[in-house]
Amino acid sequence: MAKMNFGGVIENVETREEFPLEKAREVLKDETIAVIGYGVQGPGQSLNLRDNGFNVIVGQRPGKTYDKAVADGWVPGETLFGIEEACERATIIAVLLSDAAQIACWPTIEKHLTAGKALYFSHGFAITWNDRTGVVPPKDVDVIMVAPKGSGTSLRTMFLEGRGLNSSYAIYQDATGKAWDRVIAMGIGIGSGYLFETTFQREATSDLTGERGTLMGAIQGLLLAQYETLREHGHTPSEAFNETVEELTQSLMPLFAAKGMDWMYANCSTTAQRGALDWMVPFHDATKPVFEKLYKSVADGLEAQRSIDSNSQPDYREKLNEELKALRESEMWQTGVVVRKLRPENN
Ligand SMILES: NC(=O)c1ccc[n+]([C@@H]2O[C@H](COP(=O)([O-])OP(=O)(O)OC[C@H]3O[C@@H](n4cnc5c(N)ncnc54)[C@H](O)[C@@H]3O)[C@@H](O)[C@H]2O)c1
Ligand SMILES: CC(C)(O)[C@@H](O)C(=O)O
Ligand SMILES: [Mg+2]
Ligand SMILES: [Mg+2]
Repeated sequence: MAKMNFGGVIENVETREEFPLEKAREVLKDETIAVIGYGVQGPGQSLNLRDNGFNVIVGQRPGKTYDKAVADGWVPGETLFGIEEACERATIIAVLLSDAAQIACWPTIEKHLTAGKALYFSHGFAITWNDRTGVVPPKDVDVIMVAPKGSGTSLRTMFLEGRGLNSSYAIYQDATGKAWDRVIAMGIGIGSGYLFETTFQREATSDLTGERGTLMGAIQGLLLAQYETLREHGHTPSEAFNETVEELTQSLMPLFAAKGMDWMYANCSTTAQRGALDWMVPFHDATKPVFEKLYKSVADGLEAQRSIDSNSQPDYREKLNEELKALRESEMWQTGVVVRKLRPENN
C-alpha cells in the first residue's frame, strides 16, 4: 500500500507495481467470478478479467444484452448463464446490474450468498441507501467494491490500448479476512490503472454528485447556456458550437488533461489568460450554491430515490431514450454532427 501526497493530503493508493497482475491471479486462482449484468460495466469488467486470465462467467437475463454477450464470446452453459445459475456457481458475485435492478434481483442474489463468498459492487449505492434498496448482506460474506471512475466503455478501450482507468475501492465487510486481497485483486483484474481508498458511503455520494455535476449535468447546462447566448446575439451555429464545444474537446481539454489548467491557460493568449483568470471567479460564485444544493440532495438520499423510482419502471429505458433523443436533436448537438464530419480525420 503506497501513501501518496495529493496536494498536501496523504491517502492510501494501490498500484500495479505493488500488486502486479500475477499476484492478483494468484489471489483469485480458486475463485469463480460471476459478473451479473451485461450493460455498460458488465462487458468492460468481464472481458478485461477474461483477457487477464481470470476464471470469469457472466450472468444475464435473456434478451438483447444476452445476445451481445454471446457475440462477445461468452458461451451459454459454459461461461454464460442466467442470473440465478451464475450466482450459484460464483464465489465472487459481481453485481453489475443497474442500481435499480439490484433491488429487484436482490432476493435471487441473496439466496446464493453462502458463507465465505464475496459480494462485489462497482458503486456504493445499494449499501449506502439500503434503507431504500433493502440490500442487507449476510454477516458471513465479504462485501467489497471497486468503482471505476469512468464509463465501462472507456475501461475496456483503455485496457485494449494498454492504459488503465483509475478506480476507487472499499471494504464494507471483511468476513473471511481475505477481503482486502480480494478487492485489490479484482481491481487489478478488471484493468484499473491504480486504486484509491474510499468507503461505500463516500463513493456513492461523490459519484452521484460528480455525474450530476461537472461530469455530465453541469457540463451540458454550462455549454448550452453559452451556446444559446452566442446564438441569441446573432452568431451562427458553427461559430457558437466551435467556440463552445469543439475547441474545448479538441484543443484545450487535452492540454489540461496532460498538464493541468495553468498549462492550458499558458498555451493561450495573454488576452485569454487575463479574461479567464477574471471570469473564473463569477462562474465559480454563481455555480457553488447549485453544487451545495446538489450535494444536499444526494446526501439526503433524494437523488437515490429519484433514480430508484424512475429506473424501476418497466419502460424506464424507452423514457430515457426519448430524453436522449431530444438532446441529440437539439440545434447544438445537430451542429456537432456536422462539425465532427468536417474534422479532416473523419473525411
Ligand atoms: N455505466 C458505467 O460505466 C458505470 C461506471 C461506474 C460504475 N457503474 C456502476 O456499475 C453498475 C452497473 O451499471 P451499468 O451502467 O453497467 O448498468 P446498466 O444500466 O447498463 O444495466 C446493467 C444490466 O442490468 C440488467 N437489468 C436491468 N434491469 C433488470 C432487471 N429488472 N432484471 C435483471 N436484469 C436487469 C440489464 O439487462 C443490463 O445487463 C451500477 O452499480 C453502476 O452505478 C457504472
Ligand atoms: C461513468 C460514470 C458517470 O462515472 C458512472 O458513475 C456512471 O454512473 O455511469
Ligand atoms: Mg455513477
Ligand atoms: Mg462515476
